[in-house]
Amino acid sequence: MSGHGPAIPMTARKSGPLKGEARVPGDKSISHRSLILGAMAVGETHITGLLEGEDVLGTADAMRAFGADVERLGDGEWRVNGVGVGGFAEPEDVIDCGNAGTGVRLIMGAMATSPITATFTGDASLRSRPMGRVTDPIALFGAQSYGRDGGRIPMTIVGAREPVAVTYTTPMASAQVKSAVLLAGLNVPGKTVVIEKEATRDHTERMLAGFGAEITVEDTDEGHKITLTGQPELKPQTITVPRDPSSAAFPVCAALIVPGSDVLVPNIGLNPTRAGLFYTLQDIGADLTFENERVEGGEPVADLRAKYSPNMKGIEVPAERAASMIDEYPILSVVASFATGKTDMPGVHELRVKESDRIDAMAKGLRAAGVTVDEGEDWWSVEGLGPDGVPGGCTVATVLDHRIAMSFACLGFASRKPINLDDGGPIATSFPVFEPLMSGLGAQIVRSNG
Ligand SMILES: O=C(O)C1=C[C@@H](OP(=O)(O)O)[C@@H](O)[C@H](O)C1
Ligand SMILES: C=C(OP(=O)(O)O)C(=O)O
Repeated sequence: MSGHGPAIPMTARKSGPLKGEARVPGDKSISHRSLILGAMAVGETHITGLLEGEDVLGTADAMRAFGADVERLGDGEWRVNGVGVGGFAEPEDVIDCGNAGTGVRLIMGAMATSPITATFTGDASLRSRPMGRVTDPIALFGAQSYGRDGGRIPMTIVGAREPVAVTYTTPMASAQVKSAVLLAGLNVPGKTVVIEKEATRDHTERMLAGFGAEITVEDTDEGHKITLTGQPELKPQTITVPRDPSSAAFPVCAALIVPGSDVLVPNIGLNPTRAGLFYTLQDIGADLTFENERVEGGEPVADLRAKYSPNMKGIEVPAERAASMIDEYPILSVVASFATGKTDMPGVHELRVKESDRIDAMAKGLRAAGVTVDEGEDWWSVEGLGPDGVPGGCTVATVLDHRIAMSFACLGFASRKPINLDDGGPIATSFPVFEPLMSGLGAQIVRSNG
């Protein structure tokens, strides 16, 4: 798993026009949930388009450890024979979730109301991330947790023997926390309620409804209120995982900053809880259009066309948009470096607790590449240098963070001098075909240690 093997240094160089079609892999959030909900259904769930990145493969292994029968049938095609809600077996060994915050947090929630004990670990990045945001609410159901100082993994969760239904208001905008509580609520008699002040990605709610759970969502004065009726029998599903908008962000943004580019990224879900980056790019003057807009599986979908955009202007990104583009700020900061004027990004405290402190990681690398970045605890800003203004010519630390690695690779495709990544290995957690896909469009990225 990422972070366990030797580093893979890479170099990204100024590239010719990027042209062609970028077929990005399946959505990471939906892939994790397909495996977990498939494991909690009774019967066989069939999945196509599953993201076969390290994060999701870790979740597949974890579901096997909890007793589900999970089999890869072919490229992105998987079968899960579930054990039913309440049917999880106690894993025989430690569950290693690698680099995946989504994996560990959702699985902790899913097992917290079963009478079993499980111990979770992960790579150095995941071991540094806060788990109190999940262990606090699952304690209300009656689960106990024993972890390292600061609520870090390795951590053992002792599932509640007689779980009680819970009403919980999430203290931070987090779909992982919301999802952990809902998954815990599945094996509890009565109604579990989650209230979130800001709407976050809603894949768990949509998929629970698809699997046959009784779940309602209302907008109230307190916020977005989700009510789940416990102990349903989840019905197995046939799932086609849509392509990941967070992965689409990389070829889209690279095309905007590399002269002469014209790239089509087909079949991208534009669920409003995920699409904030694309609207922000349009606001800063990017030549980004939605072609062939349609509805598939109840979700808005379009083909994205991104063309070189030399006239982008810095803006203030609305803070209320943060949840809908939380993973896209690193690549947005790269695009902002090629705009004219300052881009302000307020309301982004959560960026400090991702695979890395993403404000710190991007600020360090952008400054090394010649870009002025200012930052506070929950905001940052980038002074754009205009279309050909970024010097580059530095080595950046990717700090076990795939989004940092891919963002700096894209910077290297457009900066005057190359960008070296100390380790491109983390890219495989979410976008294992990033190098061939970007090279196929004309980007210059090579592994620099032969
Ligand atoms: O629920 C999910 O699938 C995710 C939620 C987000 O995390 P938070 O819930 O911590 O915001 C996001 O950053 C992550 O990549 C995937
Ligand atoms: C934050 C991310 O993932 P996770 O929390 O699942 O590690 C991400 O993919 O950008």
